[in-house]
Amino acid sequence: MDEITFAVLGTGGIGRRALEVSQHKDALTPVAACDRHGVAVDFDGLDVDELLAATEGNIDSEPRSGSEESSGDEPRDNEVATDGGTGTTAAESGVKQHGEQKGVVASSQARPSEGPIQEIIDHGDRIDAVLLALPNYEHDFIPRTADRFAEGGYAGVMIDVLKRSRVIDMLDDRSDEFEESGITFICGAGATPGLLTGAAALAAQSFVEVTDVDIHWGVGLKSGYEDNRGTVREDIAHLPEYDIETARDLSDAEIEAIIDDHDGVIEFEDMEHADDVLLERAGVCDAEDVTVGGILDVRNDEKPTTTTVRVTGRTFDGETATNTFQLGDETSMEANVNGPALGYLKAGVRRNRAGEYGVFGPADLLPGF
Ligand SMILES: NC(=O)c1ccc[n+]([C@@H]2O[C@H](COP(=O)([O-])OP(=O)(O)OC[C@H]3O[C@@H](n4cnc5c(N)ncnc54)[C@H](O)[C@@H]3O)[C@@H](O)[C@H]2O)c1
Repeated sequence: MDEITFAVLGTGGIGRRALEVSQHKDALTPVAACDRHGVAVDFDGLDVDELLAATEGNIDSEPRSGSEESSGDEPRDNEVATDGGTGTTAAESGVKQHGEQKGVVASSQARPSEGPIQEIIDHGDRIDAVLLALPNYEHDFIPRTADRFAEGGYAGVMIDVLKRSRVIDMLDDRSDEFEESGITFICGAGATPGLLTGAAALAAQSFVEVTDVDIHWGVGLKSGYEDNRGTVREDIAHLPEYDIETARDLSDAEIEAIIDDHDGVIEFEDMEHADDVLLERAGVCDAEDVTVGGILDVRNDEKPTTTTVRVTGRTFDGETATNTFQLGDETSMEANVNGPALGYLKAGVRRNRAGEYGVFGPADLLPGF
């Protein structure tokens, strides 16, 4: 495959690892990366080792203080980040941080920017694919960021690792806009949704009717906890007592208290994960037949349960069976999000180069019905 240049929006827990994993994939050259505070662009290829070393233990993952991005205006690139609205700094609340500048600007390749995403849009003609590793505290943040790329004349691949079902509809609503722009948008392409959605779509091929898809994940995040506070916060939003707004407004201390209350192990049931709508739109089964749950242990690296996908259905010759797919317990969340995300990115580039534009989910890139 010809060389692919790509940009990463968001250099938090996921974005940093995406840059690292890209070094193990053929033909991928990271040429731009940004976070809320700054941007690094180098068309000879970013020095990933330098960027990772400079941002080690120094990521910017506080939620935004306000909700101005939900006002319907253009998403703002730069907003004041506070610690869950409490006004405490990350250092005060115990988040690892070093150096004068936090986040990507700690890298010698990056510089502060008032409009980091806009700078990447402005270079869009030299970027084949854009991976959005951005938070999801406003459901329309990723769709509106995509609008900005379309309006800025971008024609390439955009790919996200978002989790929430309702965002897929917002992206589908933009299908015509993407087709006109020449954008191939791959949505929900991390682990779940993403890798596990793809596994379910493949397992479903044995059946003529799929009655039930059950996804149950296990994540052990002791050593990865500092880097993945953004993901943990978003996971807490899936607990029945919280939603995306209340989780965004929690201070780090409140999050620690929730974790303490659960002795470090939080169990989730019936999560709003987009595996359901992504399987339905690919014709695999009805969204209501898909359930997603999981267990997160932030005090152990060992997974609290084996991540398992069970697809139950009826074969053409009348048998009922369950096909099961399991992840190896040694595979980390970061490996299971970023390997697939970059793999789907490459699949998206093939489609884009063949002139196929619009919105695709992970199951659309696998055998179909
Ligand atoms: N599908 C999956 O399996 C899966 C798994 C884990 C995480 N995720 C998702 O990945 C996303 C990223 O997670 P994370 O842990 O890396 O979060 P994080 O909080 O660590 O990082 C977010 C990054 O986005 C940047 N950012 C925020 N607002 C920005 C703006 N306006 N302009 C530019 N950059 C901005 C931040 O500065 C930070 O670098 C989350 O939405 C999470 O739900 C998906």
